[in-house]
Amino acid sequence: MSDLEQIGELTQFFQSSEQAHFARSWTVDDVERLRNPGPTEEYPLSNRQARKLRKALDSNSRNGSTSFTYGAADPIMAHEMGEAGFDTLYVSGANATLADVPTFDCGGDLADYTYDTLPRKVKQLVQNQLHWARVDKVRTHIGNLKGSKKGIDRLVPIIADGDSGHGNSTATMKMVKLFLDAGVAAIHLDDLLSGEKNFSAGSLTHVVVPVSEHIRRLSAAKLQLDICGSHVVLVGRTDSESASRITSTIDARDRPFILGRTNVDIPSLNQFLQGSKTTGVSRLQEEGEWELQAYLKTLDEAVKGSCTPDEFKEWTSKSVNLNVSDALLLATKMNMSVIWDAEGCRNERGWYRYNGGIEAAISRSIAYAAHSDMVWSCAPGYKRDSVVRYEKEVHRAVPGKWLGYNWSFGDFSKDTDDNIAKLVRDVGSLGYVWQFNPQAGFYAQGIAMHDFAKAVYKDHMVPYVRSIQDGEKKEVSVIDWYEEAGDLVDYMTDIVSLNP
Ligand SMILES: C[C@](O)(C(=O)O)[C@H](CC(=O)O)C(=O)O
Ligand SMILES: [Mg+2]
Repeated sequence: MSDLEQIGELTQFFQSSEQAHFARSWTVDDVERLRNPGPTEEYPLSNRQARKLRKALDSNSRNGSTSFTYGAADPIMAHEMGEAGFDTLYVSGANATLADVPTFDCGGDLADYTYDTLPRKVKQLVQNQLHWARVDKVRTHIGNLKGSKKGIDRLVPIIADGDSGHGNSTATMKMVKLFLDAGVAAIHLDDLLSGEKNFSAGSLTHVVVPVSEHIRRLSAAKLQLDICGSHVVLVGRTDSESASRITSTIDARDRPFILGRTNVDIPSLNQFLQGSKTTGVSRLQEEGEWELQAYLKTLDEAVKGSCTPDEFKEWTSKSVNLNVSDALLLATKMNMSVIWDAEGCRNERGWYRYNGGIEAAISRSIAYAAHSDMVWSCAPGYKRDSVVRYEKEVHRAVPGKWLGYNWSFGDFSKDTDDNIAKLVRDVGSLGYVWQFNPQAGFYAQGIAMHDFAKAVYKDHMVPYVRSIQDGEKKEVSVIDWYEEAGDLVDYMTDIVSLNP
């Protein structure tokens, strides 16, 4: 295809209903220039999966339905989920890093692994899906496919964890290419500071980057998708609901959530912490003690408290698009004497104090909407009020935007089964098209292995024999894998052995 033909096609692609909402800072000519000479680097399998996913999410959006899934940590889990009827699979960074990283060093979910970790996992699962799709074809041909296995779509679309893009724009672009090569259908990128994901002291240590920085990440991913002519679904995730730190105050959109101290008669936080030997939760307590005396406020609250209502009105209208330092300077120029200091709230790593919560998540998700197909605020726990609010506000600003929801951190142990069963349907009916529980399968696998390991240790072959009998009754795939995969292998070796 000639360059001009490619550009013609790209223009159509950019203007299609699926793509037109993206705010691109590049043109079709830019993309054409960045493409390989000769054939475009395309990933047909990933595109096919992405289109399938788009169809499912679009149908959910129209019908008020939802796709629920959980993290598929290995090929057997993914296979069983496909047989059970799931229409999406999640591939979780947390699952992968706890059990399977290319550098062999497993650990907690710190997103400190190499950027090929999740693409490799996706590739493993997709290759397994393809394998079983071929087995089914051959078994259908030779009449061996069981009734219960007929009509199963082995290629369930995969939504994968891209964390914070693993570094700069080009690292994100390289990671996206690996995902495409693996056959992914969707990728999520979060607005945490790369390399600083931290669970050691709870959610209070979450550090976000400015809105503009995350938009840059999403744009890097989108540019790579355009270069590859990709339909992959880009999910703009925010962790601002549980963040308490931000790397920079540069973006005016972050102004409502940046806190400064209004008491400057105490040492700055950095001075206060100097020489401190506390870590983790104790460090947070120490910071909390300082905050009790610092009288933290947003700049707008501080200005409001130091001028007349008319002055505040004037300042508010003149400072609409100003970040905290420009807006503070404006207040000084307007002869207001505002005492507000964000610098003094920086901790020893230099991060500013951020007032995370559902308001921040809503505002960020709206900002990310023009740069993603779906937005998702990573919920630190289920709160129905927040779920309702988020949907209402995001959809008021961006009607019909696909919304995601995670069921990761809640405790529902005291709820009745009926109530628990209603949760996902309820959130679906509120307008969330995709929901997932990253850890459910991983935990279930661990619990099953816990029981099995103890039983086999004690009774040797008995639990094995009984569990196989039970599995056979239920036609659990893995028990027949030798035989089923054997049909594929036999078919191949038989045809090469025939006399031509
Ligand atoms: C969803 C998530 O990105 C994951 O990797 O599964 C994690 C979940 C977790 O660490 O429990 C996250 O929420 O960051
Ligand atoms: Mg993750």
